[in-house]
Amino acid sequence: SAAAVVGGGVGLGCYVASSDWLSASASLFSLGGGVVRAETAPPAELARTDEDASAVSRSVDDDVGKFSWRLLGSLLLPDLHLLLAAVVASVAAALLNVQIPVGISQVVDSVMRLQGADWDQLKTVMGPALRLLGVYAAQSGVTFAYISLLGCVGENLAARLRRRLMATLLTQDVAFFDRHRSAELLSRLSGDVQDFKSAFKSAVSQGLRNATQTVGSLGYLVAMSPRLSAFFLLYIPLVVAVGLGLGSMLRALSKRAAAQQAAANAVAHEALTQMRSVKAFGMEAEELRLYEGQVEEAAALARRLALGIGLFQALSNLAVNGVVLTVLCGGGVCIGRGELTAGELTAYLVGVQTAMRSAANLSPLFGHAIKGATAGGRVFRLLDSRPCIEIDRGRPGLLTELAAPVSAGQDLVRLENVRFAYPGRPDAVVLDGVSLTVPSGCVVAVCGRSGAGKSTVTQLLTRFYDPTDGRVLLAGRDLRSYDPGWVRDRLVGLIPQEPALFCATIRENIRYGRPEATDAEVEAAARLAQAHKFIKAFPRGYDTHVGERGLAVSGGQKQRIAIARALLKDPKLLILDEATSALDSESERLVQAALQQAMQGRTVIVIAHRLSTIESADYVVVMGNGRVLEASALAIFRV
Ligand SMILES: Nc1ncnc2c1ncn2[C@@H]1O[C@H](COP(=O)(O)OP(=O)(O)OP(=O)(O)O)[C@@H](O)[C@H]1O
Repeated sequence: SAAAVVGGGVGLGCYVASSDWLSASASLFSLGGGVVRAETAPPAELARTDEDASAVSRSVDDDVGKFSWRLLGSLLLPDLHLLLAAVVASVAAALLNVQIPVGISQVVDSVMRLQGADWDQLKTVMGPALRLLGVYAAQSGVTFAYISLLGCVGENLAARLRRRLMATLLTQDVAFFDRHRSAELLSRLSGDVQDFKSAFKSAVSQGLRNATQTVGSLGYLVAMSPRLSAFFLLYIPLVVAVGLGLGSMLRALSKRAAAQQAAANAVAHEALTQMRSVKAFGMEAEELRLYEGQVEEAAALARRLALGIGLFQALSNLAVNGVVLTVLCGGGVCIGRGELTAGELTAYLVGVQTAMRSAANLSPLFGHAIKGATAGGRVFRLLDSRPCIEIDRGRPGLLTELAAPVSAGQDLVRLENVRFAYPGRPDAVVLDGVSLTVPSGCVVAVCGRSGAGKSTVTQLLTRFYDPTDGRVLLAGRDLRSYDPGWVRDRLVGLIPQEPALFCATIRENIRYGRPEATDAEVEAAARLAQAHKFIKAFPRGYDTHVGERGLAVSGGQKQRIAIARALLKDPKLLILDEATSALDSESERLVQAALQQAMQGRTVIVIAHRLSTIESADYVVVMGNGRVLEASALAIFRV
């Protein structure tokens, strides 16, 4: 009869265990090994080379170090009540899970006691079965509660983090964007916030739940059969040791595969974003060859990883089946001695499974948490960035109008012995003692060889950067005493050589920078910029979409939209970089006409590339090697 009892127990045990045992098996092994899975997401930066990829992994420790609990607390504060409710529900789900083996044991034992199928007999099973059903139902309820609550908390956390990060990025100075590539910043905003959110969610839900379940189940197992538990607990360290060795090998391989995939992505990213250049130079085949090489390397690593994961899984299954066999043999002996009932053995098996699965689930969570903390650290590091030139609108003491009225012919802007090196290249002096004056109402043409520092002068005037030495004066006062926001909004209108349009309508693009402008004002600016006619010729007129980066309009049209945009602000100082890019002669004539019109009656600094512009200017400044040539007192001379 003991054999029959064991047989019954085994039958039920196998039913309970069959599917979950296998899913738990890999996890049991990973108890020692930590995270073992193919990392499909590339590292945060798009690494073009192996060196880039290893630099990415080198920065991981720094980034984890930047993780701030205080900042996390402040981000979670508005949802604290939801978070607490989720924590309570998660712990409740775990504790209910620990109750399940008890319920199963009672059901099995009452089934084993059945002598017939009459109603009175069945009633003895109904009680334990309904109690177990109640536990299942309650567990489902709290599981629903904690998963949905944590989902909301996680999404709110990500949205708050993204908002804060975007606000921080938008307030950084231009030097910041010299240091950080846009792909990197986008990766912070999307991938890193996503990783951080999911790590947070799994740490709270899975971490809390599995830790509670592990401790609860082990306690239950030891209480049920200390002898069987000692047997089972001795077996675990062996499994952990093997898992540890294999797991760390696979982790290293997984890291290398991810870095290689990132390198392949970087090649694709560059080719796809520079498609015009690729096509213009006929480099399609070369780019494909480069990409194929990188992809093949990544695939080779991924194949090795797949083999390793297969081996890992197979050994895990073996280890888990070993546990089942051990518990069954030991349990059979206990049943034979009358120390356990069949129901208790079944419950014990379920308890072992719960303990193993829960403990094993904790293991990948460490890796997940480290990944999340690293991603969070990278985001938090950016949140700490402080711009050197702060747009601090309304700060008392900052001027928001000219320090003194400047009449025509008087100095509006003056550079006094300005020296400058870009923060990203502090050793390369770009401006080396530049002095020049821009009288109000005059057109000053700045010319000189490429790289002479002409655009750099305009960048100082918009306060994208501050001089390293010397001063920029506006109406006799240092430009630093003016509100930088006012300088860019109201004082300076900038028309760059290659203007960027936003993916919006022409009207929205012209209005950019002065959103309150009326349609009539937008049209007036477009007329001044010689743009009204071609805009009206489009079927949707001002509501025509210019496409991504303005690709749906021609180079010359883009230039004139940009001129209209600058004129709409009616700036006191117009800075324009003459377009030398590929405009056909008709477009060039139209843009030139628009610029001549725009310059009428304004103070203008024009970076001149054409003789006609220089001829029509009031003053000409010739620059070379970061200096105003012909230096001395004749830095500016009448043509
Ligand atoms: N953001 C930057 N960071 C570091 N160096 C820069 C940066 N921008 C420009 N430079 C360097 O500063 C020098 C002057 O550049 P600038 O653009 O002012 O020259 P330019 O006279 O306007 O040339 P071009 O006529 O070709 O536009 C160049 O050597 C350039 O490489």
